[in-house]
Amino acid sequence: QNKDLPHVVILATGGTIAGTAEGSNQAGYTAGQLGINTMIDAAPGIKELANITGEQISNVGSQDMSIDIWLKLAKKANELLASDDVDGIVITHGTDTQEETAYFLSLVVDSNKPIVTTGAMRPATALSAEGPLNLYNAVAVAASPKSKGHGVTVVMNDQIHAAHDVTKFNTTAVQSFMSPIEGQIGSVIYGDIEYFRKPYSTHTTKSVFSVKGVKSLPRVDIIYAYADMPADFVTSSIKKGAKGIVIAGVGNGNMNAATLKEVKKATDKGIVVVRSTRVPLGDVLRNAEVNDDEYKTIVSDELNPAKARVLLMLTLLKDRSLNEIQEIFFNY
Ligand SMILES: NC(=O)C[C@H](N)C(=O)O
Repeated sequence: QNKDLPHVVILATGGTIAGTAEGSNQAGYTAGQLGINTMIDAAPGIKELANITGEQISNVGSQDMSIDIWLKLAKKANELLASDDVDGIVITHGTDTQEETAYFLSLVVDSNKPIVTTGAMRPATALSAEGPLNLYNAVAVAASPKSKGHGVTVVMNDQIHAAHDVTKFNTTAVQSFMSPIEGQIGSVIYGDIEYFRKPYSTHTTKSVFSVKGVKSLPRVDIIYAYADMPADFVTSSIKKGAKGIVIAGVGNGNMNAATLKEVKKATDKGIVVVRSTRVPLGDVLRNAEVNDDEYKTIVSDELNPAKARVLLMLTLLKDRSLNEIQEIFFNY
């Protein structure tokens, strides 16, 4: 331990960054195999960036990430960052749902200290595995006073992204994470950090959300729209207990007339329905092709369906008017 260095805690959750395969040149592997200490040891020089403490929160492929683990992470992050002894946090994570976890934490962690998620597209045993450098860069970002006030960031492949903006765009490529609308907020090259801007959306210390004492979140389902979709998804979702529904709509958050009719019945009963889109880029606009005032629907603005679900689950923890909910979707 070096007294002059910042203290960074790494919370490990699994993912390909902790994944292993039998050989170094094969596509198949198992995520979430290595423990945090093995990952730290695989990144030469990392201990010169910060005093590092590692803690294993889970060891899962992020396809198995759960609300329980999110709540555990949020509690842990809030506790650690409230202490003067901790300067920043890194969360190692699978890439499949990394953007959801990062966005969730950006809404419920109340601190201006850096919270950084990272992962890898190639398992630890692969030829040219990029996990160790991603972890090195993530620790550098979490240890830097420059990162204060940037909320939760995603550090992958030399880039720093805001949790709200970033999406996984490629199933296998190392350059998979992009913020296509707002752009990356900075870069980190072998630990050398440059910020281009602050995140635009509301996060961390400005967020109204808290999961203090919360044990579960209301069920929100995502319904994927397509040509000639059956109209009964909305009804069956509500029957199974959904309190909110996100439509991954076609185009500008659209769905066929039959589905829209079911949506109207749902919103009349007080179920909150958010129109998002399956299209990767662009905002969903209020009252464009769907009359949101009449259907009592909310538009997701630029949030993709998975992140719109995260925001809606948190929004539904309290009674809020439709106008308030819409304002939240415009600002978060
Ligand atoms: N590259 C990865 O991390 C993918 C893996 N399925 C995960 O999300 O855990």
